[in-house]
Amino acid sequence: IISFVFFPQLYHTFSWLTEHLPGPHKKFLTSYTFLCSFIKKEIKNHEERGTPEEPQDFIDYYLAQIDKSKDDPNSTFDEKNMMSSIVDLFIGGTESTATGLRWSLMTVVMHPGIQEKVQKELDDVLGPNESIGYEDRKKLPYTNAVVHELQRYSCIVPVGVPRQCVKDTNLVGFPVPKGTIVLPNIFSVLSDPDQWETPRRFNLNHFLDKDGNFVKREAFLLFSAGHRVCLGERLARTELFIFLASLLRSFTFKLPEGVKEINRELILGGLLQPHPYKICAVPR
Ligand code: HEM
Repeated sequence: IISFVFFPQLYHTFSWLTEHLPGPHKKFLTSYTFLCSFIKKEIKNHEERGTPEEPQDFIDYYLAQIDKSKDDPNSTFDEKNMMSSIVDLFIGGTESTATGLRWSLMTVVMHPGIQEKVQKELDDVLGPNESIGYEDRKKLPYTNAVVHELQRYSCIVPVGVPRQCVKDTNLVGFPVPKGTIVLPNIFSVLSDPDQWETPRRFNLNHFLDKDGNFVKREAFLLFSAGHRVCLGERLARTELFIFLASLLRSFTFKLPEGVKEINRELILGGLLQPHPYKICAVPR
């Protein structure tokens, strides 16, 4: 997992160096080659069946765009860029949300009272056969606060994607010359004592006011900010809310018999991963 997530960043930023070094990036390169050949096959399938009038997915749209801009010498739409974009979506879009959910379930198990309160809110607000949608978060302030605090507390992307400054600039009084590589320290924002009452403790008051209403927090920069903010932010927020709420509505999560606690130590990589753990999902 680490090789798949961390090394793409390192590889793209310092490719001249990593190519000459032994290490786990070799495993990444094998996975990368596998993923690329899978994507190439998909592109070929799309090309063979032709672009439908109503494009069905990303590859359809991209192929149509390549075709539209084929006479433009400055166009960046080509198969190589399409491949890179699909790889980015695979890497950014799978491990991140899955890791967020793994931390969330672990934390929920360690706080059974919170799990019960979420279940009560879901039972009180939603009808028994009603499926959960993202819009429901507005009627479920407690559940929404739990989903947010779980993400803040686990902070799975502690450092954003490396960016390079395209011109001399000034950032809150600090000169940043053109060419500087900038690594946004998201962890420091999500655990800033000036912003959060108890930065390193799970605390729902970070997202609830005294009347139990959900409070949006400007410092909740889980997905970074600015022009290159996470492209999948909306999708990730929707997935995390719906998956977690649906899971807690259907199951109560518990430690297996005889197990007292779960190892909360981090595995440090591009994403902060939990150690593998076992929990029981008891149908409600
Ligand atoms: C909990 C889930 C996720 C977290 C915490 C997260 C976080 C981030 C962060 C911090 C960045 C760096 C932004 C910057 O450089 O300033 C980023 C970039 C990105 N993310 Fe996510 N992400 C998540 C889920 C997703 C999903 C589901 C997708 C796509 C389906 C996705 C696609 C991307 C892409 C393509 C970029 C690069 C954007 C660019 O370079 O313009 N991410 N993400």
